[in-house]
Amino acid sequence: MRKKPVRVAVTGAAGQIGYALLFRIASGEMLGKDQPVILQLLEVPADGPQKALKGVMMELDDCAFPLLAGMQAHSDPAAAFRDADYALLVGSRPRGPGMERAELLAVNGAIFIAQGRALDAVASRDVKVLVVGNPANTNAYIAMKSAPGLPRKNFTAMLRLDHNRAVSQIAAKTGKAVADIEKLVVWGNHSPTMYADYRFATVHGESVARMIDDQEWNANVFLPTVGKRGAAIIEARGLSSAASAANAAIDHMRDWALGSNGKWVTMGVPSDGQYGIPGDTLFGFPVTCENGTYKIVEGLEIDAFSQERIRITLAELQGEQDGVKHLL
Ligand SMILES: NC(=O)C1=CN([C@@H]2O[C@H](COP(=O)(O)OP(=O)(O)OC[C@H]3O[C@@H](n4cnc5c(N)ncnc54)[C@H](O)[C@@H]3O)[C@@H](O)[C@H]2O)C=CC1
Ligand SMILES: O=C([O-])CC(=O)C(=O)O
Repeated sequence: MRKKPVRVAVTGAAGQIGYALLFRIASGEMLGKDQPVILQLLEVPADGPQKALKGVMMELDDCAFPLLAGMQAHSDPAAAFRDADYALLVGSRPRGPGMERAELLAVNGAIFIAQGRALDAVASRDVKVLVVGNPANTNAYIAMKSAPGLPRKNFTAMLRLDHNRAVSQIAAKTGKAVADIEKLVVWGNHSPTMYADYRFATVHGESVARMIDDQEWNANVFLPTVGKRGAAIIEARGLSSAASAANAAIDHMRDWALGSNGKWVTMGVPSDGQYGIPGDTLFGFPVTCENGTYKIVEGLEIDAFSQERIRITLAELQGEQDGVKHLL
């Protein structure tokens, strides 16, 4: 029997990530090849983006996706998020020339307060929210704090692109297949301070750290390469990562919804105090997913080098959260 369609809201739907994301959601790559979807698309209430969104919807029509059970264009979050089972918050204000970080946080604060409130008011009580728009962790924190009627665990931020970047770098370094690399994690903030950690990683049970055995490469090549990959893409393409970001969003939601089959993946999720991260901080943690829920992998040993890296990325996140406290 055909499954009942689920409602997937996507913001920033006419942007570059939206263009790389919507077709894959509609083709079943995110929620399964047997799961019909209704796309509820949000763009800013301005002629240009709304017109571009109509064009994207024309193309979605032209794909005749069997799983696409409906599609709506919206300019109001309270309409776009109605009964949403999944919400991918991609749209946000990018940093302009000369814009201070505090200013960026304030502009995005207003967007994510409004969207958090709208989710609280109209979305499914089980809505799974993924924030992609930067600064992703803090935007997710703001949305979570603005939706007191929804469980905190429903709000997540995207660190999967960082995770996938780290996996790919490790595969290249070790000459092993990407698919065989397990137990990697990226701790902290989606920013250059993130801490990509392969101390626990294995390939067919063999330790990756032992295979590489090069702390100099870890500290001076691997970490800066993963941390500054976003900037390197902008430098090369003249635009920020879009297809790889959309791919990471699909990976994040698919694993959350359908399970990670025991594999560790990285998600930005609200802390419950694990690893000394203060409660509610939206932090990149290793998780496993099963039956539509994620669980933080606990009890990992944190050595002195890792503790210092985690301290740095946590301090940055706490600075961002302090910067938006007055808005909440
Ligand atoms: N977490 C991550 O790993 C990554 C995050 N990003 C971030 O994702 C965001 C989107 O990137 P792109 O698609 O390349 O940007 P883009 O500028 O091409 O598209 C963003 C779209 O969002 C729309 N938008 C802005 N405010 C909105 C609002 N309040 N409601 C609905 N729509 C709104 C804009 O009109 C625009 O069409 C950026 O903040 C970017 O920095 C990008 C790559 C990776
Ligand atoms: O760096 C940027 O602006 C886009 C981004 O988040 C990434 O590619 O990781």
